[in-house]
Amino acid sequence: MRELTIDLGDRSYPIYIGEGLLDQIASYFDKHGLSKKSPLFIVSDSNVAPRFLPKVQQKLEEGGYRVVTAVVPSGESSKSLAQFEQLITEALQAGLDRNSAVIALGGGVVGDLAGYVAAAYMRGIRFIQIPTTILAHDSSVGGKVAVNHPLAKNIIGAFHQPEMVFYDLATLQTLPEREVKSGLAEVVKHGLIWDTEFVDWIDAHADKLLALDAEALGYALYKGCSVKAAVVSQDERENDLRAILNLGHTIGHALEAVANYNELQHGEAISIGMVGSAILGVELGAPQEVYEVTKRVLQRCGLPVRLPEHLDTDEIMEAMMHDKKFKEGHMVYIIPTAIGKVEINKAMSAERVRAVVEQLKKEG
Ligand SMILES: NC(=O)c1ccc[n+]([C@@H]2O[C@H](COP(=O)([O-])OP(=O)(O)OC[C@H]3O[C@@H](n4cnc5c(N)ncnc54)[C@H](O)[C@@H]3O)[C@@H](O)[C@H]2O)c1
Ligand SMILES: O=C(O)C(=O)C[C@@H](O)[C@H](O)[C@H](O)COP(=O)(O)O
Ligand SMILES: [Zn+2]
Repeated sequence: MRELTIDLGDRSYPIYIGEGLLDQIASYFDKHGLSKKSPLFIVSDSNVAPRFLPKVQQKLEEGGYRVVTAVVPSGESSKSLAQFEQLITEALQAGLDRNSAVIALGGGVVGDLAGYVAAAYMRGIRFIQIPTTILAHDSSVGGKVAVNHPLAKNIIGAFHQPEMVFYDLATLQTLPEREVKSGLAEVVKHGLIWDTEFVDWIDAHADKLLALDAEALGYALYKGCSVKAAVVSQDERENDLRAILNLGHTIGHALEAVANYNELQHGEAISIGMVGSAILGVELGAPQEVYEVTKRVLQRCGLPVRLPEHLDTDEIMEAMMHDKKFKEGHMVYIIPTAIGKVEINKAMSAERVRAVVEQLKKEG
């Protein structure tokens, strides 16, 4: 078992990463002082619930906890205000009180949605993350919780830190291949922004990661979470440094929105976005290898690098204007300057970005 801490003063919390952790979930909840009198509200989705919810519920009930559950349809469309309201209704009907906790059992969709319910219900109750996707090594850590608006991704949300991230690697063995690849995009991102050796390691171990080799996966997720922990511990509310975790996201989020949140998985969209950032980086003076290595590692992980041609460039540019980093009329981009290093560029011209969007439609 590996353990990491997100260092946020009195809101610090651990990330536990290990095989078979779900068997011991009740003892971890005991250690964290969860209430046995107030109901725990486990939120999961329609793919994850049949696989893991009965076990989690049984282990917690055997440990003396009161459990109520809610299952949302799988997929990004569940990150909506309508689904948020439905969960608040279910929480009220189940009698959740201020000593209750919301438990997210699933990938980033469930984590972001359930987290926003935890942030808003009675102005904020306890929250625990049980990630079940590779991608969720990113989404379960750091406290960004949100739902989408048709015009913009993650635009209705809050910062609400979990009290614990409980990552049982055994759950990853049932992930569909497309989700394995999508999740690796955020692993690659953590290397590209912070750690050149980690990028080399991913390059050399992509096959093992794609094959869900337990040792390789455990190491990659630990490293990815370590980068995220280091960044979030320094800048919890994205006043500055934390923006680097958005590498590839300005373009990526716009693609997700323009594709109606149903064509591209988050990791696929940001993979294309990271290639776009690498092109911008090279144009601004970074070595050519920034583009070559970025593209090669993403392709080794089975990720797309070409922007689907039918997505309209004007709509993509319009969607980018809703990015949370767009302030006082300026586009802000996270731009690689070398492998493992990025800078926050506050003077990016929209024309340059438009040209890169067009270029991404021809990548291959
Ligand atoms: N809050 C953050 O900091 C943060 C960071 C990164 C991404 N995100 C968000 O996370 C979301 C993407 O997360 P995701 O890729 O985990 O998507 P997801 O939650 O939709 O999961 C992907 C798919 O895998 C299924 N699934 C999940 N676990 C499974 C398992 N163990 N076995 C079989 N199937 C399983 C799900 O039902 C879903 O169909 C996006 O909404 C993105 O914006 C948030
Ligand atoms: O934690 C962060 O900070 C990130 O930017 C992580 C991203 O991978 C993630 O997709 C996040 O949800 C994006 O946040 P947003 O503020 O750009 O919506
Ligand atoms: Zn992301």
